Amino acid sequence: MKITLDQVSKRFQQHWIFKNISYSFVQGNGYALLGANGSGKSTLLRVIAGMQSASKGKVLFTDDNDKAVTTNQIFSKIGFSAPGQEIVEELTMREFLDFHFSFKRPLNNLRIDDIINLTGLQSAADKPIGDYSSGMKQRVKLAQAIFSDTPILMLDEPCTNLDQAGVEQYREWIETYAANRLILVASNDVREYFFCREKITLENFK
Ligand SMILES: Nc1ncnc2c1ncn2[C@@H]1O[C@H](COP(=O)(O)OP(=O)(O)OP(=O)(O)O)[C@@H](O)[C@H]1O
Repeated sequence: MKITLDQVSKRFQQHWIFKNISYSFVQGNGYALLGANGSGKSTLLRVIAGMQSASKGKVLFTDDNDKAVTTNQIFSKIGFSAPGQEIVEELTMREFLDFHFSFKRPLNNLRIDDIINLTGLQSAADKPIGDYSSGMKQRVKLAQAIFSDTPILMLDEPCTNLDQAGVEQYREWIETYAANRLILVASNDVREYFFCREKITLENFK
């Protein structure tokens, strides 16, 4: 998989957030989207994922044979996690993961129980997510993204609300499960993008 940005720009009302980003993201590489608060990292991630439209320019997904991936197929190619992402709080983690993995195949044929064990939240697995702490919710958000069998992984501030053990777990998950994927991380924290060889600074596109 490859993602190509051609002059991608975004504005809200009259205010341009970023302008004319042209870039190619290729599978097997990690890319950090860096910049100050409000510089547009999360917005860029959402525009690339197709959750918001670009005001100008194009985002193109192509497969390994250089064929364009259609808009309908893109959802199944992306694992996505963001602090503001909605998760259904009335569901237990087990129900939420069952639901999520009815749309996306689990990585390495992991079973729901395996994924629950990986989060370390076994004792809370049958409690409603609404009762979880913010760090526990963040582990669930990361798990549904990282353990989806998708060539692309988009992580917005992946260590938000995580304690030291959670940050260490994130590092292990990336080292074990992220090889060969195309990873975009929107971040201001090197613990989140330690593995990214490429860095894109949003301030360069104002
Ligand atoms: N839906 C929206 N309507 C209007 N303005 C918006 C909207 N979403 C974001 N913005 C504005 O766009 C700018 C970029 O926001 P964004 O959340 O992408 O920044 P960020 O770099 O991810 O910030 P942070 O580091 O604080 O997470 C901000 O000025 C924000 O107020």
